[in-house]
Amino acid sequence: MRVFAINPGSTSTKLALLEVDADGARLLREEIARHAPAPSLAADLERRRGQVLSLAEAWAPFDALAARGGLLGPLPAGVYVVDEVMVRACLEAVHGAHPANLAAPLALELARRYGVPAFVVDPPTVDELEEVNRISGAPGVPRRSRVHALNLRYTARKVADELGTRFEEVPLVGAHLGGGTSVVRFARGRMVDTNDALLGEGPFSPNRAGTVPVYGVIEKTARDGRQAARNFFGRASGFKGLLGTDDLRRVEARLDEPQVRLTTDAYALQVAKYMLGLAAGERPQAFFLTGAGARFGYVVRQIEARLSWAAPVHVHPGEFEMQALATGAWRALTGQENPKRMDEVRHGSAGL
Ligand SMILES: Nc1ncnc2c1ncn2[C@@H]1O[C@H](COP(=O)(O)OP(=O)(O)OP(=O)(O)O)[C@@H](O)[C@H]1O
Ligand SMILES: CCCC(=O)O
Repeated sequence: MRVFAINPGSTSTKLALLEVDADGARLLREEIARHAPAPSLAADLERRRGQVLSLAEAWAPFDALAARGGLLGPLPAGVYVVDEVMVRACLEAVHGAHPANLAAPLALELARRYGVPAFVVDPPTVDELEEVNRISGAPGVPRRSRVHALNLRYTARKVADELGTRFEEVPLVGAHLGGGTSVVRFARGRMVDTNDALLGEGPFSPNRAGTVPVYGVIEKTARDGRQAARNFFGRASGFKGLLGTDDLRRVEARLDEPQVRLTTDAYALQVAKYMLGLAAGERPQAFFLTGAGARFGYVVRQIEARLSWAAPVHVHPGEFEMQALATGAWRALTGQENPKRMDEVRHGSAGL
């Protein structure tokens, strides 16, 4: 079966054609286009659409489309049918704007053009938090789950295989080190404790603040307003705010500068502290690290040194989102997973 996968990110659009069967997904073609930030989602959609339509024409035929879901509100993990309800939620940014919101609209357009089904797999707003992990300590401000669910769930399955056990049975704690930093505890195949990698909780990331002292948030918002504070903590903080770059390769090249090393040590320490904190919920059989940032050897060694006394650390650098998308579509098309519809399963409302 051939699957066309669409994965728009903040800095790029990743498109791939994959061959999938029971042994897994293999890339037949892949193209990654880099983009500068666009002024609006609508402008961004127009800009990416041409590339997607022309590659679809070049790569047809395919049996299904698989799209990275955007901010869809809290949902159970799994495969979703792309429909009008989903596309509207994405384009109107009902649960927030993110470039991944463009995936479903593009997939639906192609699905109609080529007469094939379209699916979203494990969107970033998958929320499987246990009730005890929703409580934040501030009334009316529950904790929320917004993480790299697609890559983390796919990698957790791989780690379970490496351990010779089943994903549904093995307690794991994993981190995705990417543009955002996601940390997750898996139990019984579910993400029972996570952070909000987009805004407000967890380790800092290339350009996001992660958890910060509340007094700073109050001051910044009072001084500059809500939108400026959102941009500051969500785009202009982390390595970008502290060192002037959100490219970890550049950070790696400057590690002999004391301030760069100190900031990198703080990042590695924060990731390790959050992972060990999650391990308090249940001792993991293994930790794992994934995402492009897991190619940063110095950071990985620092984290390993802090975790390995508690459990082995598995490292899977890079991201496997295209394979995860294609295998999700394959599961739906072969009847191994019953695809859900977004409006049937919603369980709560996520603010922005
Ligand atoms: N080989 C590498 N060594 C060190 N850092 C790397 C390497 N490759 C990429 N990175 C860094 O990893 C971070 C995430 O890069 P990526 O291109 O995956 O961004 P992204 O797609 O926006 O992230 P994500 O969707 O995973 O949040 C960037 O800071 C990037 O510089
Ligand atoms: C929340 C996962 C996606 C991202 O960090 O951009």
